[in-house]
Amino acid sequence: MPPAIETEGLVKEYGELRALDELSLRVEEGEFFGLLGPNGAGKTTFINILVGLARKSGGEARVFGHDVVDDYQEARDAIGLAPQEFNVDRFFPIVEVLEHKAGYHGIQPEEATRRAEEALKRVGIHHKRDERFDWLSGGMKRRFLLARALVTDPDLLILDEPTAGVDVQLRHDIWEVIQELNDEGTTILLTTHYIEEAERLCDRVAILNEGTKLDVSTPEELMGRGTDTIYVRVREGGDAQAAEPERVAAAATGAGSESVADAEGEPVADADASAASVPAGDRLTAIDGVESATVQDGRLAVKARNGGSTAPDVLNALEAEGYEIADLEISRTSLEEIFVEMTNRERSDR
Ligand SMILES: Nc1ncnc2c1ncn2[C@@H]1O[C@H](COP(=O)(O)OP(=O)(O)OP(=O)(O)O)[C@@H](O)[C@H]1O
Repeated sequence: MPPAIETEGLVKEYGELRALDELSLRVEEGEFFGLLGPNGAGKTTFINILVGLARKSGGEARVFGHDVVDDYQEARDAIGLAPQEFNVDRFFPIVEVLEHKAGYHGIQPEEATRRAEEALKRVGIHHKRDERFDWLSGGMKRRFLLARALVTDPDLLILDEPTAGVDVQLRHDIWEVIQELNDEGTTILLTTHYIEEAERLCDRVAILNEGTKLDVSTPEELMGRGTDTIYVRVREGGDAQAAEPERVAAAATGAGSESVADAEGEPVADADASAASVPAGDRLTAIDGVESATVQDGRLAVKARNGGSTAPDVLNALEAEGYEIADLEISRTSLEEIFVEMTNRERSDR
């Protein structure tokens, strides 16, 4: 079986602008693949070429072995697309919009009706089958776009930011539906700006920037590149009250809050105050993966790669020095931060 998507040296130019610059990418059948990158990286352009909405300027693109230009219909019939924009026929009840879509892809009327009903059920808006698209709420519109992508029972489902601007409940519902489809064997290409989405769903992700591929990795590898911050509020052992900022500082240094304020945000190793100004500072910075430990707004802030797996070591180090943990919060690195780090590195490598 050929790969679900295979591009070689794919180029798209809009006048002077190179939206895709020799992009080579391979997505295997059955994969859940993420396409990540900052605004304008070329993600939508890439999708548009696969589905025939944009014409490539150079290179090759195939879907399950079908050339997207020479074998357009075969390639297109294999794909279900839920686009970012709402480009839906507004004059018919949504069930009919789905029937038309199936018919356009060569599915017979009876089967088209069955699939339309099933797709609406799958995304949870079957009760709205006789309403028009414009009458649906924003969340239902997103659900409908997914139903429309599913009505042809595609082998490759392409989702362009399917959860942009939707509430938490709907995001989880959409995740559940697409995860199920992938479990049933549908290959999925997803673009997203949400790191939890990539992390939760994708087997592999490609990072695009300015039309070129910076990297392909697992979401875990990707997350390992950014720096998380573990915030801990501690109290001294046996003390029932949560420590005030001053008390956290005073407990460790014998100094007032000002010296801590001076060191705020500075890595321990560089700060005048030294590791001693931070609760269990020396122990914390000795932990594998910890980059710095400071006091910020009365909380201990530990910067670490893979905050989730480092946090237990941080808590152990604090407890070993007699601190009790009042609360813990892990602020994950964002995709934006990872993009910035990767693109900066790319520039300095040039
Ligand atoms: N029809 C067009 N005409 C001219 N330029 C275009 C056209 N479509 C896209 N571009 C440009 O191509 C580049 C890539 O755009 P594209 O929409 O593919 O990015 P994207 O990664 O999908 O971004 P976003 O995350 O914002 O959706 C951008 O610089 C964009 O302005």
